[in-house]
Amino acid sequence: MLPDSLKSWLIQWLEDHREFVVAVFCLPASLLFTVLMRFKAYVRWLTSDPQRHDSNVREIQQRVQQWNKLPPEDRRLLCTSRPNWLSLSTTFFQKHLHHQVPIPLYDILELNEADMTVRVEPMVTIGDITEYLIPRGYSLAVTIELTDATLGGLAFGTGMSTHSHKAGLYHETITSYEVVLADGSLVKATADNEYVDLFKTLPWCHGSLGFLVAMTIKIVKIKPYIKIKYIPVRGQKKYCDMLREFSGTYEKVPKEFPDYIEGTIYSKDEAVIMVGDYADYDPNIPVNSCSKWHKPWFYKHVETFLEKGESEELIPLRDYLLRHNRAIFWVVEDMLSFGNKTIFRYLFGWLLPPKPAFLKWTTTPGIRAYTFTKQVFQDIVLPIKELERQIEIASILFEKFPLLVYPCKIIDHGPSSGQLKRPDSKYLVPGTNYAMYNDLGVYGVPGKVKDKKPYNPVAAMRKMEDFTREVGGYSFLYADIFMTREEFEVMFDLSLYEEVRKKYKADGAFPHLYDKVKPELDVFAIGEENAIA
Ligand SMILES: Cc1cc2nc3c(=O)[nH]c(=O)nc-3n(C[C@H](O)[C@H](O)[C@H](O)COP(=O)(O)OP(=O)(O)OC[C@H]3O[C@@H](n4cnc5c(N)ncnc54)[C@H](O)[C@@H]3O)c2cc1C
Ligand SMILES: NC(=O)C1=CN([C@@H]2O[C@H](COP(=O)(O)OP(=O)(O)OC[C@H]3O[C@@H](n4cnc5c(N)ncnc54)[C@H](OP(=O)(O)O)[C@@H]3O)[C@@H](O)[C@H]2O)C=CC1
Ligand SMILES: CC(C)=CCC[C@@H](C)[C@H]1CC[C@H]2C3=C(CC[C@]12C)[C@@]1(C)CC[C@H](O)C[C@@H]1CC3
Repeated sequence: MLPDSLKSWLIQWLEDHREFVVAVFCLPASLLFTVLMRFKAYVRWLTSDPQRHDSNVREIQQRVQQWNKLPPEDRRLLCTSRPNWLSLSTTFFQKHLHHQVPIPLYDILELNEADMTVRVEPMVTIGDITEYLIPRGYSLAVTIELTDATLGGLAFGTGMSTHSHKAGLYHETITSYEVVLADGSLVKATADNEYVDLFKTLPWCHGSLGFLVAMTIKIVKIKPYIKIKYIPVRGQKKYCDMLREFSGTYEKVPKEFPDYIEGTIYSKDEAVIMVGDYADYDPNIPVNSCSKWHKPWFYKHVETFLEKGESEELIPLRDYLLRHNRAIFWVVEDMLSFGNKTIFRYLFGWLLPPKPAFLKWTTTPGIRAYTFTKQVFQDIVLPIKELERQIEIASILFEKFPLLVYPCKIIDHGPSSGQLKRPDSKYLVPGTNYAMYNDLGVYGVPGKVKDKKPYNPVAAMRKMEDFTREVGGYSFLYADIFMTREEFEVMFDLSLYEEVRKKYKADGAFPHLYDKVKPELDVFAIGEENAIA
């Protein structure tokens, strides 16, 4: 055992030399972990047994039934036993204070080509499903860019991609959820069966209503390439208008509108808009396998079109879908300053990305406080008609570019239809039941922190959240939130959710949504300590 003084010196040293930890530990450990996971997946495939799903689910049911038999004082609230460091959230939910149930469900259960759906277990990852579907000529309608995200985590959190202006949020593509409830019963919730209330409230529930054991998701037919057009635009109004036009903000999305849309904003006045369509090989257009280890990070490649001018490329579909994986959008830039250097890419690029899991695993309290107070990781869903205001406010508060913009359709499912509030009628696309929103992604170290100027993270984030509530938007809940419970209940509609928690006895069995997603840190205490502005 190390003496305390040596231990704290070591922790301080590791915190001060984070780049060393990332390069020397996180990268090789990520590779080793990937190899191990592949090996495990291979063994699972070799020993695959159609009965396994049912027996694993029965085991989960039994564990919940046994929990019900415990004396009330021993019944700690339920959560999955997936270690928090494996989860793609910036918060550290305190699992050790809960009763953890293993969910060893990693299989793709059935591809139904007639219904254009795939039935999967919740721990299947984006990496697994793209590897399985693409060679068969399909893809999920909404494929998130990070290979490590799980299909279950995305269903109970949320997901969005550059196809979301057509498909909506990820949960809009789920047709059924199979869930083990607080009493240990197994139910299947669909949009038109007796469990429709559950069906509406499971998205964005973060595991606060039951354990997900399988789900059915819509798939789409694909072609081998995405023909992508990079359009550099100067002038804020111009690029905002263009994003609105292409996404169908003013009229119902016609079929000929692009299948994929993305905007990367490099400064208040400069953006590159990317529009993409499924395509076959065309010898006249250059092919860019942008996800190969030695290729420049995608957002850096995109930035070059500000100088080069409008251009077209063919990107193989899987490379396109996972284009932001290697640099985790632009998150890795702040961690490995040399990560995009040509020599590093050619020699060690295959080690990227560092798995968010290992970044979390090596997070000491000092690093967590640092991440919380001197960095920003936020995705916020806001009406695209307010795009200029979004950019204005985010750039004043965070001085952090690039900003990510993904247009996304938010469907009005009527009153009390789940945690997402109905879009305001002024944002609805005429003649439809949906409004065009967009994800605004802000990632990295705010400009003021870089310039060592006063920066109050809590004040900044709370201003962003005020604006989000004012326009009827929603914060992604994988990220740290800075809201009180009352403010949270203004941003989200919990009316049906609270009824469902009572009806299915989740109250007293699973933590409440707010408790599940609020930061484990005392937001306001940490904020005050760092409040220099
Ligand atoms: C090597 C490296 C690894 C990183 N890993 C992570 C990560 O795993 N998770 C994450 O959220 N962000 C991570 N970051 C992002 C990091 O927090 C900021 O990008 C950046 O270092 C702060 O920028 P600065 O130039 O303003 O501060 P600097 O002047 O670089 O740092 C100011 C002080 O903070 C210390 N410091 C710097 N980064 C950290 C850190 N991450 N934790 C504790 N102390 C730190 C420095 O040693 C220095 O004493 C990492 C950054 C670097 C450089
Ligand atoms: N482009 C995008 O849209 C992206 C979105 N994300 C975000 O990342 C998260 C997904 O990351 P991932 O690591 O896969 O998921 P997580 O492990 O973070 O799970 C997310 C939530 O879902 C719950 N959950 C997951 N599986 C089950 C299950 N089988 N039964 C009950 N509850 C479950 C978890 O509860 P518990 O704590 O009990 O495990 C947790 O609260 C989402 O929040 C998503 O919004 C991330 C990347 C990209
Ligand atoms: C494009 C959309 C809609 C979402 C992208 C979300 C990602 C940028 C985040 C999802 C999970 C986040 C985590 C981190 C950075 C931002 C995400 C990848 C960290 C790697 C930041 C550093 C911390 O130490 C660990 C975090 C894990 C989760």
